[in-house]
Amino acid sequence: MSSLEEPIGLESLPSLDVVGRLRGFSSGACRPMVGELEMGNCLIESRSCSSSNNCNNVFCSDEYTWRRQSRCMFRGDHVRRSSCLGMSEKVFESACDPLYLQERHYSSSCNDKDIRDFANKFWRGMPRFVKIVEVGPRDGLQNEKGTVPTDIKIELIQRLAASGLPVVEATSFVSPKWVPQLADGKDVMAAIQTLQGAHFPVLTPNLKGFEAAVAAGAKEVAVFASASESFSKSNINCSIEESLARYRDVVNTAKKHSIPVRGYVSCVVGCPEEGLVPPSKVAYVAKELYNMGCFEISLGDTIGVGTPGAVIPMLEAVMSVVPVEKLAVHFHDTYGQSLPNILVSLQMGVSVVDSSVAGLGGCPYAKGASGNVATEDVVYMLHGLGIKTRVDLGKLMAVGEFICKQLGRQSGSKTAVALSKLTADASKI
Ligand SMILES: CC(C)(COP(=O)([O-])OP(=O)([O-])OC[C@H]1O[C@@H](n2cnc3c(N)ncnc32)[C@H](O)[C@@H]1OP(=O)([O-])[O-])[C@@H](O)C(=O)NCCC(=O)NCCSC(=O)C[C@@](C)(O)CC(=O)[O-]
Repeated sequence: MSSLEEPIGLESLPSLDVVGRLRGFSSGACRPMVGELEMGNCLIESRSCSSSNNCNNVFCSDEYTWRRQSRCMFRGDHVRRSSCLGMSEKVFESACDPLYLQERHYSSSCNDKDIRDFANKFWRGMPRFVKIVEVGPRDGLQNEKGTVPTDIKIELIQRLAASGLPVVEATSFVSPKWVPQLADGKDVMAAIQTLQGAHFPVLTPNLKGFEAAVAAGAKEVAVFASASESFSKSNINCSIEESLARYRDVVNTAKKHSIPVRGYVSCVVGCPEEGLVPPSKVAYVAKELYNMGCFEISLGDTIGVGTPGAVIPMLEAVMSVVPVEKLAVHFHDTYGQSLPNILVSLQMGVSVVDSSVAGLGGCPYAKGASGNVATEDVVYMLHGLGIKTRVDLGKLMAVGEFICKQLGRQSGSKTAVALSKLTADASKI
């Protein structure tokens, strides 16, 4: 890759089977009309479908209208407006409920087999539950210019867990000279020892970090390797092979303490120094981490340059050596590609997604990397797909507001911005 301004897409990567399959899936298929899908609590007012097979280019978007009615629980507001989206009136009762597909099966009154096949192909492989791994307190705060006070970090973690997130990565036990923002890991861990309802893993780059983490009360840790040699050097000051040797020591010691170890692979699509990273290199590092005993492998697009065109072959390469149920995806949103990347990952069977409240984040050693995909946006999309997460979006948004206020910055979540505006407008009514 000569320039990161060029989107990394299919052309830059070897053609793999799955690419062809997914291309075939979208090109020949007949696009479903929204009005033809069962839409949970959306009432389809009128619909018109040509039941012919040639609706590829005819989305008929202006041929249907639909109306939605639901309850607004968000911040206790009870807002009633009537509407037809795209028309004159709107009904929003629950600002936090995305429009969602309640049932996965395709129910069409227009009896079009192509349309049914399309919908079934879309859902095939999609999980019903996605585990969200919240990385804001670690990946988010490690990149802040100033150091966030310890009590704010603790409150952030408590509130994230209270929003229903099953995993909240709490901090890291790395060199404070390298990442001073998280030098208070020990105090953070001491304060969350009694918190229930979520796992609180921490990042450890070596045995020294692992021992410090365990002494501080960590019950789960994560190691982090890179698929790019240059990034490995700049992030953890060693080669990929040296890092894998260190992590073998960590994993072997962790086994003796019955501590589960998660493995990260960073730069799974592109590296700030090397450019394009081949899927085979990602697969190699993922396999090594998995074989040494990591219970889950998180694939990180550290600088957020990946498009679905690059993510699909990368995932296919990794899935050929690590079972898909052991994989997680971790996207930074530099080019706004995280949600489509997550969507294709789900379609390929991945059911663990990393994200960061309010889109906080970035890596201090990856120039140009922006924050992680915002957890609010991920939850909104997943709930819209009818995929369960256990997360209360209203509570999560309040956490995002809390941390953004502390940091004096705007939320990086489009969902949070849109929904806060909606409730602010509603309160004026
Ligand atoms: C790996 C090291 C420690 C090597 O750092 P080094 O300087 O090469 O290591 P060293 O072994 O020569 O030690 C230097 C000093 O650090 C100390 N030290 C050594 N280890 C530790 C430790 N664990 N905790 C505390 N202190 C430690 C050690 O004791 C010594 O202290 P001194 O004698 O100078 O006083 C350093 O490079 C480091 O801490 N790097 C971490 C950088 C980091 O946290 N980067 C961000 C992670 S985000 C990421 O990787 C991507 C991810 C996971 O988010 C996924 C994605 O987004 O794609």
